[in-house]
Amino acid sequence: MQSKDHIFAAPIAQLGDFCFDQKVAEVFPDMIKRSVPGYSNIISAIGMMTARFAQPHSQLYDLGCSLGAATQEMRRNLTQDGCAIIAIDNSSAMLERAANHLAAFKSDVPVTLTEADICDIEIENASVVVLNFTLQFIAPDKREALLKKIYQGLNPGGVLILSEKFISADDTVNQLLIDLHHDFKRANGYSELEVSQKRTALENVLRPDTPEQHKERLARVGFNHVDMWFQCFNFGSMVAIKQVAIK
Ligand SMILES: C[S@@+](CC[C@H](N)C(=O)[O-])C[C@H]1O[C@@H](n2cnc3c(N)ncnc32)[C@H](O)[C@@H]1O
Ligand SMILES: O=C(O)C(=O)C[C@]1(C(=O)O)C=C[C@@H](O)C=C1
Repeated sequence: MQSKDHIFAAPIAQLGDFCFDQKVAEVFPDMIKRSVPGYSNIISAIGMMTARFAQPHSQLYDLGCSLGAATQEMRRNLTQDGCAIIAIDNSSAMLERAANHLAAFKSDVPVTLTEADICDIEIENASVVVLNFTLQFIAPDKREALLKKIYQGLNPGGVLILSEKFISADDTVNQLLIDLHHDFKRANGYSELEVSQKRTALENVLRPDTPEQHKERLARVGFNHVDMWFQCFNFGSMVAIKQVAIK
């Protein structure tokens, strides 16, 4: 049975910053499904892109893997020989649960779960890299170096799938997308108090960029094929492909 997210349901006197602790890990599948429009479509598409982009004898990375939802979908869609998945998160509570979650499925694809800061790890021989709602939690001044490292670690023909919460450069549209997202959360059973307390708790830790900032940064680190493949309100997912070497 999946636990329901009531974390922000009662008034919290001293609202601290949102973090991925035991309490959040326990309710995470319910929280993310009810909070992120399009989440399950994005997970399915990560599987579909894995089927297309995974290269034999390469590594696939799930950076900020939480409970391993994207890892499992990648694993399920892998048909290429000799691949391994490296799933990384810096929350021990998430990783403990990810191990249990992934153990429930049968698969021959090796998965390594590692507790680390994704800014400190090495990326090499990669064909698919997933940042599914993780970059937004990385300090803004560290984002470009992380993306550069991903670009350099990808093999030619490799792909980065980058899903994020966005802000819009147009103030009116920005407010509309935020309002629509809050409508989405209310429609999924969150109260006014839950929406507003979570918003405050996320303020200092989830710092969204505009789609334009993402595209420019991805181009700066070297990606030559970049675009948004999905967007619903202020949430979306981009694809960035490292050009295939000309033979
Ligand atoms: C919104 S969740 C990601 C959801 C997940 N990718 C999925 O598809 O279900 C963000 C995750 O990033 C992790 N995280 C945040 N900063 C990190 C960092 N510097 N290094 C590793 N993991 C990080 C958090 O612990 C959290 O589990
Ligand atoms: O609930 C929100 O407002 C969110 O921004 C959703 C969001 C995210 O985008 O990562 C924030 C934290 C939780 O990890 C799950 C989802």
